[in-house]
Amino acid sequence: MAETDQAAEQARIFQRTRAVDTQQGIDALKRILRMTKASPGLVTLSVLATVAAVAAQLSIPVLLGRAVDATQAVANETGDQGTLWRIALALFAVSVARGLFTLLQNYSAEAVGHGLAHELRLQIYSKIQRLPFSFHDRTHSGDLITVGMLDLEGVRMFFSTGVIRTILLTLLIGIGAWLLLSTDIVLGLLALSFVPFAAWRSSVMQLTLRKTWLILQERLGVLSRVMEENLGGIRVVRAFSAADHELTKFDEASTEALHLSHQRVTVRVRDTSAMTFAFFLAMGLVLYFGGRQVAAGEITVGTLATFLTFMTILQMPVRQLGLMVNSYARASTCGARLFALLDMPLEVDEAPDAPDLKVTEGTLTLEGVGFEYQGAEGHRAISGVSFTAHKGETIGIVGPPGSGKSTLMHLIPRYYDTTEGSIRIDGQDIRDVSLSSVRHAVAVVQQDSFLFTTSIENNIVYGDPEAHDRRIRGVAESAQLHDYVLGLPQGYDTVVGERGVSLSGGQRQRLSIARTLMMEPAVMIFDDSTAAIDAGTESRIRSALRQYSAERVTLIVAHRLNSLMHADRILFLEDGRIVEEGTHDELLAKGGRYRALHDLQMRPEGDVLDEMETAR
Ligand SMILES: Nc1ncnc2c1ncn2[C@@H]1O[C@H](COP(=O)(O)OP(=O)(O)OP(=O)(O)O)[C@@H](O)[C@H]1O
Repeated sequence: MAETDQAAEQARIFQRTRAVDTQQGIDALKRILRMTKASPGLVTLSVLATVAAVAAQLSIPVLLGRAVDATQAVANETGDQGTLWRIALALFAVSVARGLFTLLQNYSAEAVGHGLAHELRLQIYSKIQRLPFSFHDRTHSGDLITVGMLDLEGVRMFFSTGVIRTILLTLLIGIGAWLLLSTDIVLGLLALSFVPFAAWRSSVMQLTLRKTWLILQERLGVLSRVMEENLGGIRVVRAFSAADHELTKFDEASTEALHLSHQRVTVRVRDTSAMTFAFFLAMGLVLYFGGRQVAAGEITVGTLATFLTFMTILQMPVRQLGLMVNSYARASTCGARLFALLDMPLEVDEAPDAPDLKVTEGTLTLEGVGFEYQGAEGHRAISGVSFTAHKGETIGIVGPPGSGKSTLMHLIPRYYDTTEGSIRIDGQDIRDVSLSSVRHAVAVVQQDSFLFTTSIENNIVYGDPEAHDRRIRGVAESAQLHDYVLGLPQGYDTVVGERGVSLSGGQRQRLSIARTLMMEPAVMIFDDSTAAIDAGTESRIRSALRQYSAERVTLIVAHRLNSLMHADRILFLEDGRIVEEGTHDELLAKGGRYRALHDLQMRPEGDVLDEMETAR
C-alpha cells in the first residue's frame, strides 16, 4: 500500500460506524485472550468458579423435583419426613454454594478485565504521547478519546461477558439439555423448543441494537460538536445573528437521534416480547404433555417440576446469548481499533539505544532541508533550506502567509522529520540522538499558547518541576509577567485555564514565554508568539531576553518586522525557500521583497490606501 493510502487508512479505522475487517476482528480477540495470561491465577479461579456454579445451578431443579416427590410420598404416607429434610438441607447448601461460586466467578472475571483495562490504558496514553504530529494532523482528538474510553470498555468487558459467559452457557445449556433429554426425550425436546428461537432473536436483537447504538453515538457526537462549536464560537454566532441557523443545525441532529432512540425501543420491546411468548408457549406445552404423562403414571410430579424449574433457570441465560454474541462483536471491533492505535508506527522514531544530545557550542546547522507533509506529497512545504546559527545569534524569519515559516520551525525540535537534508546541533544529527534530549535542547513558544488548568506557577515550571522560586520569578520578570501576577489575589497560586482566571491573549503568550525560558534550551524559537503583545511590552520583553539570547540561538518568526529587525540575520522565506538573507540594513539596501514588505508596514496607512486606489 502506498504511504499516502496507508495514512488515510489509519485515520479511517477510528471512524466508529466503519466495519472492521473480519480477520482484524479475530486477531483482536486472540490478542485480548493472550493478554489475559498476565493474570493466570484469576483466570483459573474464574473458570473453576464458573464450572462449580453451573454444577450447583443444575442440581437445583433435580433436587426440587425430588422434594416434590418426597412431599407427595409424605402426604401419601409412603415416605418419611427425614428424606424431605435431607433434600431441603441439600437444596439450601447447593443454593448457598451457587451464590458463593457466582460471586467468586464475577469477582475474578471482573478483576481480569480491570487488570487488562489498566494495562491497555497505560499503553494507549503512552502511545499517544509518542505518536507523530502528522498523525494528530489527520486524526480528530475526539476519536482518540473515544478509543481510550469506549473501546477500552468493550475490550475490558470481553473476558466476563464473552469468555466466561460462553463457558457458563455452554455448560448450562449443554449439560442441562442432556439431563432433560436423557430423562424424557419428548418432554425434553418440548422444554428446549424455545431455546433456538430465543437464542436467534436475542442475537439479532443485540446485533441490531449495537448497530443502531453506534449510529446513535455518532449522531450524539455531532450534537456535542455542534454544541461545542456553538459555545466556543458564541461571540461569532451572536455577532452574525446566526442563532436561528445554529438552532436548525442542532434540531436536525437531535431529531435524527430521537428517531434512532425510538427505533431502538421498538426493536427491544418487539424481540423481548417474542422471546417471552416463545418461553411461555414451550412451558404450556410441557405442562400439557407432562400433565398427561403424570396422569398416565409415566413420570412423577417431581420429574415434571424438574422440567419446569429447569426451563425457568434456563430462560435468562438463553436470553443472554445475544449479550454474549454482542460481546464478541463489540470486543472485536473495539479491540481492532485499539490495537490499530497501539501498533501505529512512530514515524519520528528514535533508535532504541540513541544517546542524548550533547550541547557544547550550541551551534545549529540546517543543510539542504526539504519537507513534504504526509497526505500532501508532491507539494514541498520546505525546500533546500540551509543556514547555520551560532550561540548568541538571533535569526529572524519572515515571509508571506503559507511560506513555510512555522513548518520550518517545527522541523528543528523534530516534531516532523525532514524528508531531505539534515538538521544538526553541534554536529549531531537530531535523528541520531534521543527525542527527549532534542526537545529539551530546542524549545518553541507557539502561536497559540495552551495553558493547563492549574496555578500560574505550575504552568511556568511545567518543563522543570523542581525549579526554585527565584528562577520562577526571574523568568516571569523577563517575560514581563511578574508585575501582573503580583496584582492577582492569589499571585503565583492563581489557577488559570478553562476553569480558572481568564487571561488575555497577550498574558497567555507571556506565560508561555516564561514557561519556555524555564527550560533553558540551546535553541529558542518564537513562532509568531508576540503577535498578541503590544509593541511596548514586546520591546520590554526583548530587552529582558537579551541576557537569555546571549546564551543560545534564538529564532524569531514574525509578521511584524518591528519584532525581528534587531536580529543578527533575517531570512525571507517564499514557497518554502530562502529567497533573501541578510541583516535588516542589508535587506533594505537590496531593495527586494523584504524592502517591499518593510515599506508597506512602515508607511502611514493613508499612503498605502491611496496607492491601492491609484492602482485600480
Ligand atoms: N499539518 C499540515 N498538513 C499539511 N499541510 C500543511 C500542514 N500545516 C501547514 N501545511 C501547509 O504547509 C505550507 C506552509 O504552512 P506554514 O504554516 O508553515 O506557513 P507559515 O509561513 O507559517 O504561515 P503563516 O504565516 O500563515 O503562519 C502551507 O501551504 C500549508 O497549507
